[in-house]
Amino acid sequence: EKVEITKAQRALMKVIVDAYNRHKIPQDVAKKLLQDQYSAEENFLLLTEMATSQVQVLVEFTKNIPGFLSLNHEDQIALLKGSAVEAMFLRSAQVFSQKMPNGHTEVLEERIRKSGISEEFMTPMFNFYKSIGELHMIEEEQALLTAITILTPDRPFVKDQQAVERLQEPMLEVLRKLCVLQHPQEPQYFARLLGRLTELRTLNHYHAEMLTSWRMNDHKFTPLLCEIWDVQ
Ligand SMILES: CC(C)c1onc(-c2c(Cl)cccc2Cl)c1COc1ccc2cc(-c3cccc(C(=O)O)c3)sc2c1
Repeated sequence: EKVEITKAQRALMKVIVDAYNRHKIPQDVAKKLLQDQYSAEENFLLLTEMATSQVQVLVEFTKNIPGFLSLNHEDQIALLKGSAVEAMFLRSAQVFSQKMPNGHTEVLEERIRKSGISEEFMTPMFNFYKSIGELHMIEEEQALLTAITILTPDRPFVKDQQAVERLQEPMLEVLRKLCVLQHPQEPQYFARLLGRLTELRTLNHYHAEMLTSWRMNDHKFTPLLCEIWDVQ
């Protein structure tokens, strides 16, 4: 059937993409990845700084999602806490797949591989990065997928799931149409994108174990990360 994005849907997409492009890790923070200390401790500290900055960026992006600030306040917090790790996997995955111009990709992989994360988590993590890279998402798809991840109704402790569904559904519909228009030769593309969201949920479990093993080795996180990940 003739798929067409309505004016309202184009306006919604523009709000999300503009917010996504406006809120990014400051270049001076991202550039720190390129400095030349590569000890496990230094890598952990740098990744902690990146994650902390990324959470701040994520909160600002989320506040720009139409309707988010009208949700119940506890539910706003539950959605941010429940989606932070997944949104950060999406963001760091885009760094890998965009082959960041200033060599961030190589150094980011190097630092993640040498930051005290045990081998068993490396495989699923880098498989995810590869599977995102293979999608060659345009920025509209990346921005919508991040908003859809944040607006996942069945996060722990969300009380009014219907209110979150009412915000997520229009995003899913715009993304579905965008995929049909952007990838006419691949009718399954939208389904593949949603499959990544399922893969993201499995990474939540691995990440919880990564946090535990870091904490057992007395690694410290920033107050913001402690709050969003309920640690310490
Ligand atoms: C606390 C810390 C040790 C940690 O614990 N788990 C994870 C994690 C790891 Cl390993 C992998 C996936 C998810 C998480 Cl959450 C992390 C590090 O998380 C991050 C989070 C976001 C970003 C964005 C980056 C980035 C680089 C260049 C450019 C840009 C850019 O947006 O331009 C972004 S790096 C980076 C590192």
